[in-house]
Amino acid sequence: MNVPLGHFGDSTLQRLIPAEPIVRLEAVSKVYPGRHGAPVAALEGIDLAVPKGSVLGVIGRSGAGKSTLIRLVNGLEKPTSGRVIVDGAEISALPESALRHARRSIGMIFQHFNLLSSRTAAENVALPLEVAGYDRAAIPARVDELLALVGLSDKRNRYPSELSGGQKQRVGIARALATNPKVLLSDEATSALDPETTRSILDLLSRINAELGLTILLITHEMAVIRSIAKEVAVIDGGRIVERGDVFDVFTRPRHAVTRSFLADETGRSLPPYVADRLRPEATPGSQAVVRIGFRGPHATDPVLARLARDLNIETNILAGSVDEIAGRPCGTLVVGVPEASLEKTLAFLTHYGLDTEVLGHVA
Ligand SMILES: Nc1ncnc2c1ncn2[C@@H]1O[C@H](COP(=O)(O)OP(=O)(O)OP(=O)(O)O)[C@@H](O)[C@H]1O
Repeated sequence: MNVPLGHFGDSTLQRLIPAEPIVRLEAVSKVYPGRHGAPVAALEGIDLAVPKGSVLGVIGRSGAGKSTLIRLVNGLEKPTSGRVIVDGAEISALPESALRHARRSIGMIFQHFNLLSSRTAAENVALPLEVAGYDRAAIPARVDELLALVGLSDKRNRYPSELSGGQKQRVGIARALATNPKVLLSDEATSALDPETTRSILDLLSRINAELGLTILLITHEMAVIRSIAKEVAVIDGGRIVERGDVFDVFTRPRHAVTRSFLADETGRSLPPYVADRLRPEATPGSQAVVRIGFRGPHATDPVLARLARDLNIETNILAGSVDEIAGRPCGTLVVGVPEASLEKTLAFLTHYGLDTEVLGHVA
């Protein structure tokens, strides 16, 4: 049934219609011929949809297949099987000439910036416009606009060697945006930067996403990057997507071991050595159960342990913990020691309050 658009307010429409994916990978596999032996299956059966206007982070260890994934999206590699579609064009099936045209809707930024050292900041930004055959007379104004957007108007005549890492990446971002792409691909764009510069680049990318509605697909090996910018995350391991979801959900309820290991230092999930070294799988006389409590959502800041003591007279030892905010929502982790005899009651009580619990083991 065709419903006239005027029937709904804009916000109702936005809620009813999920954002259409601007990047789609359908059953994509990539096998590289092995140079000295067996072929390497870099990606296997990847299905991934990146909704228009979203920021999707793909995280994986070295060799997981992240770069291959991004090279498939910009058509630098062809899949062995499956389809890659960007902004309606089947990138994986286009001949080189059509691909060059399609790439104008895909911007890319790199870990090592990939600027031309013989060109100034402004000339680097102008390059894709020259290649795309832009009206030469219109290029300087467009370059000025882009340099202003990334906060580098005063550096337009500097060469890359005269710029800091963060400034070089800003030039890289301005260059990537020159042809008004629909999608920005970021390949470890902050991995070579210090934490403060990383934050400023991620802030800039967030602003570009919000103000220009640009879809961002970024690959990284750092959860800190995902949590500061992405709304959704896909975890890739051994060429497969092993977990995918909303950043808050994946951070607070990771399901896959690889995701947990990425999060270990990020959300207070790792145990301090004085607990980890004493942890045993079985209870022993006089031991305490070690329980991880995950606080999220409406009960994240409730004084639950105080209530446990008051209502059930069960006292717990706090062994480790942290309170945090992920994707603007409060969450926390506490690791507590619970008397073995009170374990069942404690778990039932915490579950009643909507908290996640996990018995990690026992310490004497
Ligand atoms: N051109 C190639 N020829 C053969 N094998 C390749 C090629 N490119 C990548 N590979 C292999 O494919 C697998 C995935 O590599 P890829 O570079 O996509 O991983 P990655 O997650 O980006 O790793 P890193 O973070 O170290 O860059 C690896 O086993 C790698 O050795």
